Amino acid sequence: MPLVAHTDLPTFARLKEEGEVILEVDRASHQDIREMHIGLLNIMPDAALEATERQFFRLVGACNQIAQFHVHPFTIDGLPRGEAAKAHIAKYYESFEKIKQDGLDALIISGANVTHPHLPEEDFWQPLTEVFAWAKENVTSVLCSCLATHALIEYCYGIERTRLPAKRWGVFAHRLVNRTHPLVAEINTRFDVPHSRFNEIFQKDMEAKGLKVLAVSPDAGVHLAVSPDGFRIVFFQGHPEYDDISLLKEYKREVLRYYRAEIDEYPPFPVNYFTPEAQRIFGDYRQHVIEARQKGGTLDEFPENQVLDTIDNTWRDTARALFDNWLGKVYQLTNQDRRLPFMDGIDPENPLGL
Ligand SMILES: CC(C)(COP(=O)(O)OP(=O)(O)OC[C@H]1O[C@@H](n2cnc3c(N)ncnc32)[C@H](O)[C@@H]1OP(=O)(O)O)[C@@H](O)C(=O)NCCC(=O)NCCSC(=O)CCC(=O)O
Ligand SMILES: N[C@@H](CCO)C(=O)O
Repeated sequence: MPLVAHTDLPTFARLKEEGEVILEVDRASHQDIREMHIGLLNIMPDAALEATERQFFRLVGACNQIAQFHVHPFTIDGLPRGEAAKAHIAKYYESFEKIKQDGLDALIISGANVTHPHLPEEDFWQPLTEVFAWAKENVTSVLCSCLATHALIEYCYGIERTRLPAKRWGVFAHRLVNRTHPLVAEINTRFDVPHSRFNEIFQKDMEAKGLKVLAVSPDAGVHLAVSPDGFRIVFFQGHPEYDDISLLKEYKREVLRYYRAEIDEYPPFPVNYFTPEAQRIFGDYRQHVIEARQKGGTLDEFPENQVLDTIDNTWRDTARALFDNWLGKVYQLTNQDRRLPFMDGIDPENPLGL
């Protein structure tokens, strides 16, 4: 929530020069105070569906304790769904029709699991592009996670993602390459983000299309970028929403796939994630899994409970601060009528006036 310059204290002017949001008394007294409406387009697979809800709800809820947030989950056709997930969606999710009718101030689009080499071949591509097309015109800002970032960049700018030689998997250090953009105001200049992907869109390709890159890892590439207008689309290539245990669950899935002979290579550890103690436990378990696979023996339970207390979360504070900046800016720009993206006087081509 912004400071109000209710006196002539020089600190207000100094902070404003540094990029802090400072409302003049007149603007503050005319600001419309209402709840915010944020859509969550959840396209994660069934096993991660509710965990993904919790992750994004938590980030939104934790970022600011004063504003009130209504989060509206919805999904699209074209994703394989089992009966339980279908029932959950039917009972608790809204339809895209209703979302369009009521309007949103902001939209989050989750990552997804894909099966085809090119995204437009996915069954969910067409419905996803319908959401993109609507949101681009009607929502103040759209925040995309991982696969959604790749899909929207391909859809809007024609850049196809590149398959990486090995999966980018782990917790990676990033630095801000732009320290003045309001989205990264007051956040750490060096911070961690988990990544989990086989594909990448590279910094030079983004910049060639006018996207503004804000945070990059030397080992994992771009994490954060925004559309050429500076704000209307926010691209995450990593997963700052991930729980402490999300990479652990993915590691477990891969280990069990190895045991069932669905993959040939024993999965590597996610980078920078397991402590030496956890690596020792999973190193021992690896021996056991390899033997059990060779001899057809039964498998001891995956020792996840032994490592839970050793996993550190080194990314959440920064993720929360960034969400706070994002939603704060959305609130300052959005129209009183939530079906309209901007207040009068805001330039859609440069909403932040950068
Ligand atoms: C790895 C699994 C399969 C694990 O799920 P399982 O049901 O097998 O887990 P489990 O060990 O049986 O444990 C179940 C408990 O863990 C919780 N749980 C499950 N997955 C979780 C997660 N990712 N994070 C946090 N909690 C999680 C469940 O809610 C449940 O909790 P309760 O019992 O308390 O309810 C799932 O998380 C998953 O599908 N993750 C991958 C998602 C994915 O595909 N991401 C792609 C994004 S990457 C991208 O966008 C594209 C990248 C690219 O294409 O390059
Ligand atoms: N953008 C509006 C709030 C949403 O109605 C304002 O700052 O007054």
